[in-house]
Amino acid sequence: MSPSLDDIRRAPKVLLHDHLDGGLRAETIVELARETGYDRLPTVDPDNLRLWFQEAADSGSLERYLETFEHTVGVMQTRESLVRVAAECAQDLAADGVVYAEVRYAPEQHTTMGLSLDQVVEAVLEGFKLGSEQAGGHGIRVGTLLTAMRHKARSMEIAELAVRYRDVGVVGFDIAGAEAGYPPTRHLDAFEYLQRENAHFTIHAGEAFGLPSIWQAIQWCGADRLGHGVRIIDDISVAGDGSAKLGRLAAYVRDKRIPLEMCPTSNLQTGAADSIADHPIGLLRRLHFRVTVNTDNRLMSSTSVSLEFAKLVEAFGYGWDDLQWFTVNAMKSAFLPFDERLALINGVIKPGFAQRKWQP
Ligand SMILES: O=c1[nH]cnc2c1ncn2[C@H]1C[C@H](O)[C@@H](CO)O1
Ligand SMILES: [Zn+2]
Repeated sequence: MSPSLDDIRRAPKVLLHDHLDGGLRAETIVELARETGYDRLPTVDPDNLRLWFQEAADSGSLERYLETFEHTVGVMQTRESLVRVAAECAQDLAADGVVYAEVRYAPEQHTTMGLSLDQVVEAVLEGFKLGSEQAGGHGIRVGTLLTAMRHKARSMEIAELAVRYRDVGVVGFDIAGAEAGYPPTRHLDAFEYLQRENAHFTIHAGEAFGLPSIWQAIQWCGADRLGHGVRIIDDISVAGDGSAKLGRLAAYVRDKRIPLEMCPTSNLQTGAADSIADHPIGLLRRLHFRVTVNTDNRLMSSTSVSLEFAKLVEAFGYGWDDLQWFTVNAMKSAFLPFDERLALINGVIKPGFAQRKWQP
């Protein structure tokens, strides 16, 4: 029997790539807009607003997809709103059965009403703590990644912020935003600083731009993981008999077990893939790249980890072993100490999947 959406929801899952400002509840956006005086929402009806985000993000272009964040970032400018959004994020992920999540956002985008970068980080950490304490189910642990916007010039400052808060819930760093024209090497000083500090980072690469972006992220910047990385497929050729030949970069990514934070539905919306069945995740899983499955932006893609899994089950016929493999891959790739990753794999993930597999 293939796993149903309900069964998948009950399995313990791990999420490595989820944007805080891409996962707000529509009702919350409307309420926060009223409370904080934000008057630019396209509609104040939560159902229509939810639909608006989905449709506006469904453009086939990353640049247009990113324009929708104006409204979520617009209502996340006060301490109270950041605490609330982060708390609800932890609750929503826990309700979906996520046991460990790394949620990212760009602190520099939340200072227009006077908050300092430190105040932004502290508000979000407080929200995650509150939301995790209130969450039921398997329980959830949330780590934060601080993102710098790749078209701006504050990456060094944000990298320093990530290091400053590393012992209280910030587990890593990332760069995001429009990819074409903004190569990761623009932020080389930040990445070199993080390496000297023994800190972890991932880089959005190979989503809206191809192999050069992935190559720079890994070989110039030293990324631990790749956000998306779908275009690694451009370095793999598949023969008529299904056998695959890997170019040097694809071989390096696979040999070094570099985790790919894949976000199938998001990729359909930004034009990186045409359908789930055509998504490179099918081939990459078959070739044993270290693939993980993620949401990217739950609001814009109207999705959850469980729903992403369910779509993959439908498109590729995956069973519980595949879903467990993705989950263990994600846990192995988390920016947590090794012993804590192992404890979650052996104490939570494997027993949780065993229960789902053997339940009649
Ligand atoms: O998929 C994405 N690619 C590049 N940038 C993204 C993606 N999803 C969200 N972002 C941007 C918009 C957000 O405001 C920012 C921080 O979360 O990251
Ligand atoms: Zn992303």
